[in-house]
Amino acid sequence: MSAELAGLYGGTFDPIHQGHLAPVEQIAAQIGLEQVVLMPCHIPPHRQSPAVDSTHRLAMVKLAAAAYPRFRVSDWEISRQAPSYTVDTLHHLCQTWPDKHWYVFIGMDSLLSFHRWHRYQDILTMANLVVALRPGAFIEAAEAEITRLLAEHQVEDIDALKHSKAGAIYLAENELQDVSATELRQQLQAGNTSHPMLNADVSRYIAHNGLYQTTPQA
Ligand SMILES: Nc1ncnc2c1ncn2[C@@H]1O[C@H](COP(=O)(O)OP(=O)(O)OP(=O)(O)O)[C@@H](O)[C@H]1O
Ligand SMILES: O=C(O)c1ccc[n+]([C@@H]2O[C@H](COP(=O)([O-])O)[C@@H](O)[C@H]2O)c1
Repeated sequence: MSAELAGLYGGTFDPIHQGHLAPVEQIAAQIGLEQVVLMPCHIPPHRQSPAVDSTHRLAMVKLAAAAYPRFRVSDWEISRQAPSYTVDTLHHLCQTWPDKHWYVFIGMDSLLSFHRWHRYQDILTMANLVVALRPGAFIEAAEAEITRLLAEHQVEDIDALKHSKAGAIYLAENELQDVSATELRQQLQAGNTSHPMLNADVSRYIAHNGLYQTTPQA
C-alpha cells in the first residue's frame, strides 16, 4: 500500500484569506495529497505579534477551511506556550503519524527567508518543501544560501517530487492571488468589512467580534 501524502501549511493567518487557501488547494490537488493540515501559529518566530489573538485566528481558519474537504485545522502550535518553529511542529507530526509523507507549503516570499528559519536543514530531512508563487516575490531575488539549497534540492516536476519522501523542493506554478493579510487589515480598519479575498463567514466573524478596528500593524 502506498503511503498517505499529507501537507502542513503554517501561517499567522491574521486573517486567513484566499491567497492562503487557493494556491495550496490547487497544488495539493495536483500532487494528490489526501489532506493538508492548516496550522495557525501562536508566537510567530520572525515577525511582530499578530493583531488578533490566537483564539480568533484559529476560529477564522476553521471557518475558511470548512469550504475545502482536503483541509484540516490543528491547534497544536496555539496550545503551546513556545515560539512556533516549523521544525518542532513537523517533528511532532512525523512522530504522531510515522507512515505519512509530509509536504510543507510556503509562499515564495517565505522561501526567500527560509535560510533564516530555525534548523531549516532539519525540515528537509523530514519533509518535502512546496513553494507557491506569490505576486511580488521573485526567485531571482534569492540570496546565495537559497540558490545553493535549490541547486541541491530542487525537483522539476510532480513525479520527481512524489518519488522523494523528504528533501525535495518543488517550485509550483499556481495561479497568482494578489492579496496579503496586511492589506486586508488596513481595509478592515478603514471600515470595509467584506472583501472578495475574504471568506463570507470569516467577514461575518470579524464584524461580529469587532476585530481589526484598531490601527493596523505593518
Ligand atoms: N497571496 C499569497 N499567495 C501565495 N502565498 C501566500 C499568499 N499570502 C500568504 N502566503 C503564504 O502563506 C503563508 C502564511 O502567510 P501569512 O499568514 O504571513 O500571510 P500574509 O498575507 O503574508 O500576512 P501579512 O501580510 O500579515 O504578512 C506564508 O508562507 C506566505 O508566503
Ligand atoms: O521555524 C521557523 O524558524 C519559522 C520562521 C518563519 C516562519 N515560520 C513559519 O512559517 C509560517 C508562515 O509564517 P509568517 O510569519 O509568514 O506568517 C508560520 O507557520 C511560521 O511559524 C517558521
